[in-house]
Amino acid sequence: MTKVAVFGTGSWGTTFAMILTEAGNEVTMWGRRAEVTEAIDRDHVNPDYLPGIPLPAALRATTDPERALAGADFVVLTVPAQSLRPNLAAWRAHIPSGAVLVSLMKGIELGTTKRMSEVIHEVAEWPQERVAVVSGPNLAREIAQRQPAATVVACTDEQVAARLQAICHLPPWFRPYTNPDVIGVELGGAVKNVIALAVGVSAGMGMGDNVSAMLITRGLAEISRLGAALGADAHTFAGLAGMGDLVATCTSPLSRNRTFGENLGRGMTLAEVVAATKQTAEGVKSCESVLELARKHDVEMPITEVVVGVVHDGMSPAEAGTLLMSRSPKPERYGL
Ligand SMILES: NC(=O)c1ccc[n+]([C@@H]2O[C@H](COP(=O)([O-])OP(=O)(O)OC[C@H]3O[C@@H](n4cnc5c(N)ncnc54)[C@H](O)[C@@H]3O)[C@@H](O)[C@H]2O)c1
Ligand SMILES: O=P(O)(O)OC[C@H](O)CO
Repeated sequence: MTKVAVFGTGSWGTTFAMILTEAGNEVTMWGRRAEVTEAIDRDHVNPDYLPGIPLPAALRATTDPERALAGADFVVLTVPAQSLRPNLAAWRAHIPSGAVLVSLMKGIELGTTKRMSEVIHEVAEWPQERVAVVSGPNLAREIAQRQPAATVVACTDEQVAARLQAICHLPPWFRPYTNPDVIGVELGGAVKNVIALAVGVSAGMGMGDNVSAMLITRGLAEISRLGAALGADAHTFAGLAGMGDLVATCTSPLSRNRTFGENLGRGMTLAEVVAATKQTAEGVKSCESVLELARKHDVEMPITEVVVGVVHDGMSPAEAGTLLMSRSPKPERYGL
């Protein structure tokens, strides 16, 4: 039986651990707080992140990283992106040398502008061919309620991607596709959060579907331009980890990023929105690292720029809208 360690007992970590367990793997979760790991292990619930969802009885959870990692074939990492580096540094000594490290995280590291797979490669000193990424339109709560979903499993080693695909394939509930384009799959997941903040702000201001469609479509153009500069495959952005995740996140009331933006658009202050947000909205921090990455590569990302302005630099949502709409007119395929 394949052994999997899942690090992070938040909504996506717990949901993915459910899928892996029901697909027949031996799964142990690691979490920081004993009350959460005990509830998962003993009562088969995660009241903090997935209230009301029964978890499989075979799913184990512990606060001891060494115990979670013992004999693991796959190590799934799903803590907030900005906390990965120090956490992984503390865990790496106990990771079995043949394991595949898997990122479920959708963020870009502040300061370094690194993608999560790059942070894993660097901190764990792990070969790229055994670092994989899972990303797609995967709103955790819908999947935990057993609605069907598809995702993308990316790894430069296609055999490793196929092994990971096999252990998380759970018909008729969860359908993973493989893709060797790790850069594109990660960028799609991280940057869509920034665009979802923008769509949320516009919805909070009372704007309608034309504005959402404009931001989603021009957001995809921004993601594609950044991807081209970083060596991603353009086809990835037309797939589940690109367009798919962008649409799901920008349109769903379940999205923490869209909801965060909506609250800002309604006129709440940043401090009020942060206080009202109980789960990780990665775009709030990653908008700054995405913009820094774009500037390093001389890529124009006007929506990302105004999101940084509104979230971090005191720009009003109305000013942001005016700035975007007053840019010089261009052909639609400009810069693509
Ligand atoms: N929730 C979703 O629908 C979803 C879907 C796909 C991908 N993701 C991505 O998965 C990642 C995790 O998201 P989530 O939704 O599970 O988040 P969450 O907010 O639901 O849970 C985060 C987990 O990390 C823990 N945590 C917080 N700070 C930590 C720290 N400093 N060190 C260690 N642990 C810490 C929390 O206790 C919690 O267990 C994010 O990058 C997110 O973008 C989420
Ligand atoms: O709730 P969000 O905004 O973090 O989005 C969740 C997932 O990434 C959707 O695929």
